[in-house]
Amino acid sequence: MRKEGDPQLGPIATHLTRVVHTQVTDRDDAPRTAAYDCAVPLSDAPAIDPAQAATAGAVPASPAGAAASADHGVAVEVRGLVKRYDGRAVVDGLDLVARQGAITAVLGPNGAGKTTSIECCEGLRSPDGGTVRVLGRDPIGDARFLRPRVGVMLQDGGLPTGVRALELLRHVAAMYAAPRPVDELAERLGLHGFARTTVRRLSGGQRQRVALAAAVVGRPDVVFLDEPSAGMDPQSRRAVWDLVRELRADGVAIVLTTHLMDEAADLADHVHVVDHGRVIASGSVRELTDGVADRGPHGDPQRSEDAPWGKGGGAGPGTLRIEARPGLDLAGLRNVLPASLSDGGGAGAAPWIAAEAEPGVYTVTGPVDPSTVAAVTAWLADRGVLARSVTTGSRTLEDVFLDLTGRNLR
Ligand SMILES: Nc1ncnc2c1ncn2[C@@H]1O[C@H](COP(=O)(O)OP(=O)(O)OP(=O)(O)O)[C@@H](O)[C@H]1O
Repeated sequence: MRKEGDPQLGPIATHLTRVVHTQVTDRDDAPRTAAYDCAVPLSDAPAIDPAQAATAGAVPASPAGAAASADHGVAVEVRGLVKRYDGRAVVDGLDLVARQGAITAVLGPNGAGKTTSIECCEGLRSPDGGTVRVLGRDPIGDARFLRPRVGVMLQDGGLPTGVRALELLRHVAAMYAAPRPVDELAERLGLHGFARTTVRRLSGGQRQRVALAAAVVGRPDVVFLDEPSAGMDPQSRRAVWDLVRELRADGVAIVLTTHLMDEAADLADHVHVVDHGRVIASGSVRELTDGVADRGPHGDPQRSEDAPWGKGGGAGPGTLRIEARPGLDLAGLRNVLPASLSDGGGAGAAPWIAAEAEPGVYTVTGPVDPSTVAAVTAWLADRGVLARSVTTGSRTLEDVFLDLTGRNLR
């Protein structure tokens, strides 16, 4: 057995062959990281060699290759995806679309089914129902076509641990016909400071940066990033965001999961909110915060009213936040809120959502204007309640996320 760092890259090549191989191997029954630490003889696993990749027309000579275009064509299309474990559907009819030249964020509470869905798109898991298409192809059946065109950054990094950081990146780059310049990429992501450190000795954030570099070094047309900036310091996060934006400008389709609402709000062109294995809301950040996003076929009917303030010419959407004693009965509040908008408001109930977000903190979401504030303070006064504060503001993506998915821990 050659030693780590051997110029012939024996163990490294062995590991990396496995990395590539793993991207097209369904290993539902294996722990997610274990496969990467298995030494697999080179001859046992198909690697992408430059000649093979070039023959397949796989690796574009310029950014945003043949399959990518800036015309926002559909790059990833998931319809009715179902994935079961022990008879339980952890993904339960999920629909998702991601376009070229756009950043698509998949948000959801822990265990919502985001990673499982993304791994079905990566060809790592086989669906039990529905269809998944990446660049129009089946991730498992057309793995050979997709492998050079799709970059994957797994949630746990998924890197071989005995390899030096920069050697690993160089070796991954060598698998592609026209990789990005390794030193330039390493510089951008600050890898040089730990270039000769083995992956197992890297900090979590450093590993994430190496994993991201490995996912994009081959100039993919589609990139899946599972929590790309988890554990990163603010400087690294900025560098990652800049790189992701640059990929988008090059026409790459980027699908990322994140728990960081500011990351999604800053980066995403389109957001899918997933809960219990289904998409419960989709739209741009603006559409979601304005309350006019699609709620999907499985959206909570209580929350699925088409909030008309984003469409009519009335007041803008907003949130009124009240701090007062806990346990106020909000049932009557809606009756005192302005019932109609300047455009008539449509027939039926006004589009207000009032909730006690946490004990003693209430949010009233809708077309907030001065008359709303007056109505709410009058309602409080009628009940002899002295509010500690009444403030107005816009809804954030986090507000929307919590409204949609609730506040209970998963
Ligand atoms: N191999 C497996 N066997 C059994 N259950 C699994 C397996 N993989 C995932 N699950 C379960 O499927 C559900 C969805 O998991 P998944 O990792 O997709 O969630 P997630 O939305 O990515 O969560 P997080 O935000 O915590 O990463 C969870 O309940 C998880 O325990």
